[in-house]
Amino acid sequence: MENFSQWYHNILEEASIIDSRYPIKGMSVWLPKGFKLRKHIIEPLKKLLDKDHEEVLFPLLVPEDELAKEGIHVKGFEDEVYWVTHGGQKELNKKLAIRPTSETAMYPMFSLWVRSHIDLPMKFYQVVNTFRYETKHTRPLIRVREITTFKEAHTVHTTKEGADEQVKEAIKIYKEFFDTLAIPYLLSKRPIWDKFPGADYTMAFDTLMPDGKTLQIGTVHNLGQTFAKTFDITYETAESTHDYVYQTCYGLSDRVIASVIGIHGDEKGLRLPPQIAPNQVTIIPIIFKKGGEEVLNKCEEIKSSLESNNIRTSMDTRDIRPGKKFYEWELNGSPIRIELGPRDLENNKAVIVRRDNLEKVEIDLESDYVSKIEEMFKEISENMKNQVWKKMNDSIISTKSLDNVNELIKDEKVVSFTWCGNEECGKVIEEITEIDILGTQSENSDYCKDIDGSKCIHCGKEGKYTALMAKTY
Ligand SMILES: Nc1ncnc2c1ncn2[C@@H]1O[C@H](COS(=O)(=O)NC(=O)[C@@H](N)CS)[C@@H](O)[C@H]1O
Repeated sequence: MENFSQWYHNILEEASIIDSRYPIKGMSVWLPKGFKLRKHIIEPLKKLLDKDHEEVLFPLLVPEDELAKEGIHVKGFEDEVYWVTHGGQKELNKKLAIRPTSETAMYPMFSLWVRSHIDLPMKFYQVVNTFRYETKHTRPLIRVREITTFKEAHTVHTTKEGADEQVKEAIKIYKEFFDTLAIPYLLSKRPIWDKFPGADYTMAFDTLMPDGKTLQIGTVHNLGQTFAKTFDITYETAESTHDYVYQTCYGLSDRVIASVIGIHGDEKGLRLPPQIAPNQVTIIPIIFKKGGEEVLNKCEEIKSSLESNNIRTSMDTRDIRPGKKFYEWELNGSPIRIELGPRDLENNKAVIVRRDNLEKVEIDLESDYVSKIEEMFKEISENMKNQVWKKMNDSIISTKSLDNVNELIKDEKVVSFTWCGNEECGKVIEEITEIDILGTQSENSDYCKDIDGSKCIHCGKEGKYTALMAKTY
């Protein structure tokens, strides 16, 4: 674990999550185990969105003139867009962009769909692959050129307040989703120079990876009326006048999968929160020559009673020694393993081992062990969440002097400081420290220090915000 990057690459291979040998840089193959994990992570996300969003599916390709319509937006993406220039042998008379994100695919259609205030608010999302020609160091699931699991939501409102309210809604959805994954997060308002191209402002979720670097795992953008004016998305108001709509969009990607693997994993392999574990219970029969039949029957019985309670269960009946089965169970990270041998059978007991803390407990097979296991899932989830939140909170150190920043960053800390919020000042802080400002904390954030009377860490002017800075992916 001392070299996180090496550990991370090893676990993706050892646990058969993805195969990065695909012959295009920044693109990998989802292997069966990884694909199942991805499926069980996407599921709760879609459930949250389906409460009041409609799922859609837009084309992959965007006409060049649509992509270019929003000046700031296209400026932000012009170095990252892949282009389609031919259809077969024929050169296309109009280049087609492969979507880096779908604003310019969706908003010309929104302009056709939005007619009256009665149509609003509209809330759509899609889970698609998007493509970005990343020139920085690519890293599987973290910085890829094909973002295979790009969830993008796009909403349309009649008023600024509607869009502001939706930003709060999206933040709530993301918090609930990250809690399901038991990953810790910091929420910051990105500095103005780091917001989404074309957005009024960007709220960003960052998590802390074991190497002390933060990873942006989700962003919520308030787009104001910029794209509405560019793509002429107007609606007839109740007073029969016409006005431009207000919009938001919010996205997350494969990075949330990288976070579950990276933050919860240990030197034995994956450690998965029960709610998203493809395999929640692994039954390992301890078979000797004598009594093998009864043990297997009992294990089958346990398996079917768990499965009839919607607990995803597997049984390892391979004819290999138990130690190898335990090793594989640890590597695959399923939250609970149940061992059952002839002696356990005689006492009508089984041994349960938790993957999160490797604790062993005996259960009485006469008892209601299904409820006990469901109870354990909650304990495991709470334990994993508390562990990683404590680790992150202990890593956030405040300082009043820029001289301490590099020391703290070397010590894998996130630095909290008072900032005046002025752009030039902020950019000088990033230049001096060569560390990114993640952004400012809202007043009600747990990380917001009482700043009345304190001074900006760099320019000495009146401190307006608590800001965070960290080494980032
Ligand atoms: N190259 C990449 N590899 C993996 N994830 C990425 C990559 N680029 C961006 N992301 C993730 O995708 C999220 C959304 O991307 S974004 O540019 O911030 N926002 C959008 O594209 C908006 N259209 C919201 S959907 C980011 O917060 C980040 O977590």
